[in-house]
Amino acid sequence: MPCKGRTPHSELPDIPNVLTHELSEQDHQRLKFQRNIGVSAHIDSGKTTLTERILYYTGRIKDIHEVRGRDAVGAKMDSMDLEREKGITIQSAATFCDWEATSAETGEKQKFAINIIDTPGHVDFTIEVERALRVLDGAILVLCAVAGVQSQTTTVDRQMRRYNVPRISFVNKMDRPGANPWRIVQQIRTKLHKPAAAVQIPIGTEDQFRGVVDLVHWRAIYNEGLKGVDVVVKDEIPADLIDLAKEKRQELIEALSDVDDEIGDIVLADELPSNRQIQDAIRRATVSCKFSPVFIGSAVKNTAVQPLLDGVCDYLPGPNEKEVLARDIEQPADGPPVHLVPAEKAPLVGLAFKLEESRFGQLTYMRVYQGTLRRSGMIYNARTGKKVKVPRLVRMHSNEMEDIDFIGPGEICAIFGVECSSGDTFTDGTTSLSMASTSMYVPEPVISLAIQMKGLETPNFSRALNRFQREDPTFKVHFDPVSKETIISGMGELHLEIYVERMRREYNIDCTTGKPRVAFRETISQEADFDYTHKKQTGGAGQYAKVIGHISPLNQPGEPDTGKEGEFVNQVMGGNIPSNFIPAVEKGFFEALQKGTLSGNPVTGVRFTLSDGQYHIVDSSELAFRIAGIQAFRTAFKGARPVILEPVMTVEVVAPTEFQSVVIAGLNTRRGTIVDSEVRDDEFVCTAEVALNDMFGYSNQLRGSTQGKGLRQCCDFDFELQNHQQVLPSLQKELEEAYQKQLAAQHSKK
Ligand SMILES: Nc1nc2c(ncn2[C@@H]2O[C@H](COP(=O)(O)OP(=O)(O)OP(=O)(O)O)[C@@H](O)[C@H]2O)c(=O)[nH]1
Repeated sequence: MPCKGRTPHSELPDIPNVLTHELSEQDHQRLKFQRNIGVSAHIDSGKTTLTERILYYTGRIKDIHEVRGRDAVGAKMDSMDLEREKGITIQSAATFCDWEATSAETGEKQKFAINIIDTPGHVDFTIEVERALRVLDGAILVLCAVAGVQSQTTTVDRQMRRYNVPRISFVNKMDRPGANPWRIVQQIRTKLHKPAAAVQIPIGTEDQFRGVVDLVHWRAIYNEGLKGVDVVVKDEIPADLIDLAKEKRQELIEALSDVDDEIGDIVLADELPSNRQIQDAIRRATVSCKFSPVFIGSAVKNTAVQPLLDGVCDYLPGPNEKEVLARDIEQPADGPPVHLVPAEKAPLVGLAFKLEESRFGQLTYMRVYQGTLRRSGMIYNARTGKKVKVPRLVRMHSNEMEDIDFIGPGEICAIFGVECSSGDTFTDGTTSLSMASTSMYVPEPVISLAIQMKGLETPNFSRALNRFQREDPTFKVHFDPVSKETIISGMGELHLEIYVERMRREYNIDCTTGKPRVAFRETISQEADFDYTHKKQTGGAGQYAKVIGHISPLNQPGEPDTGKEGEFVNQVMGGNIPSNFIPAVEKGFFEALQKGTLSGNPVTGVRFTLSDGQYHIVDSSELAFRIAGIQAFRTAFKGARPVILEPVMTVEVVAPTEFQSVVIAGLNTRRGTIVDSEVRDDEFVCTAEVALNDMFGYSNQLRGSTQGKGLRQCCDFDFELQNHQQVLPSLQKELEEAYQKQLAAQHSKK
């Protein structure tokens, strides 16, 4: 039996308490029965449908409404009109509920408090997933029992790894023809590289699916009654499933023995672990992110959702089991991190992770990591040092709110009327801790378009754009002085389309938009020196600044672009440039990055090393050094073999097998590189890498080449950003010429 990679029991997350506060017995009791979880997955896997069932079974909502259901009410968590109309989740929504988990051994019930965040699946709204996962302790990764691991599942998997979020997997849509949980378990292992094993097997298939066999506690669980409310547990397993259940329980034990010492030792001794030992091992391995137990069910058919909820309580960690780090801002930046302790009596530390504009002012979602947040209490913003009063404190239930007086550590809440930015840390002023260093990953926009208000511009136009920018860090607005246009940029056409539509609905502003354009970037491919003197003598005080150094690529040759804007390194010795002028050079460098000289697009991936320079006692100023920084960069840029980069997407097309050759031919004409293809039953899945610039109009082409059948019924495709790659020389030439023409036109107008 392989022993590699096991988690010894003793190595499970051990949270050193470097603060003077310790968890009290009361804290332990509260945290043991609390869960903060996210529901994440590829688009259309059934996250919202599943959350609707969870809310219904926990008594949080009185009835079930379907996404795109006939009653036209829509699911609770899709509260925006646009979400209900389009049947997609756009914003993540938070809610909470209580679940009485039943102990499989004693039958005793224990109440758990669960905070849930339902996140969008569409790649255009990926920032919502990013923010949610950052503050959650665990997650349910939903997969479709037919489609399995899809492109966005891989993205969510990466996001979960980035924030060390333990997850249980839920293979949904077991009622669908062609549902195959074993293929999905295998895909979790091979495509997501996550050790996993099923903890259940299905009872009945497709439309006969009516329950599951619990492999851990060796029992059968059925859903009966209206909307599956009655959970019927039987010790007897259907006779025709006993062999399969034995095989899959053995598979579970073997998978656990690879990641858990205790089970590994039992297996090595040729013994069989008890149900309790298996359950404990699943918990240890899941909490330490070494394993994912796989549950199965059908949200829409109300089957096996309650056992999944028991699984959330049994296997996902409480707030005290996940390591959360902060930094003491009064200590040097490279000082040791501080472990936060979710003790009620510890100094308050909370993180503002999401902002929303509401009728009552800014609504700030906050995760309280330690201490207690109180209504009317004073809180300090660790970034700005500002002290504010909490005028209103609420718990969110989708778009509804419940006023509360205080909230303890490990909880999620929202506060009103407190101006701040996303990612700000709040304390009670008795501690200098900040969570800013654990900042969130924000992907760069890949698409942009010009936007103009129909008729005369009103203040609402910029008000709306400002608000969207504050709420969503992946949505950016800038004014292009060359074309004199307002440009909005984002993660995809749908992302921008939604904002244009929201301007119309929420601000009564009709806009015309230009053609979507790819957000190209520029970078350099070799090092180049600079020795630049900015000198101006026009009567009165002159301007003098000399800077010497070099620029170099941030990414190694052949490495994909990391999207990091730039890095400034100061190596000036002996005061050749006084230290108060250095930030001005840095400012100039970052300003120059905003607009490359090849095509006018932003420059990324450049390190600017300032090694020497000169100043003049009278004529040097911050302005002179800023201009020198800009010009030094621009001159060196020309000699550093600059290139234009374009976003390359991973495209996944699902289509009936009869269209395999036309789909592949279509991708080839768009210069796509096929990286994977798989045939399952009567459909095939093809994964390719294609430049985003070559993807415009693809949905129409796909629809056309598949004989006019609707995309949804027939073929489907999805794409997400893979990386940025150098454009073909012909395209680079075209973009450079277009930019020169634009500059010349602007010049002649002057
Ligand atoms: N057959 C079947 N369909 C389901 C099941 N669960 C959800 N669906 C359907 O799948 C579609 C998508 O469901 P949603 O709950 O909106 O999926 P989602 O993952 O929240 O979607 P986004 O948030 O837009 O990514 C809807 O038409 C659901 O009715 C299921 O268990 N079986």
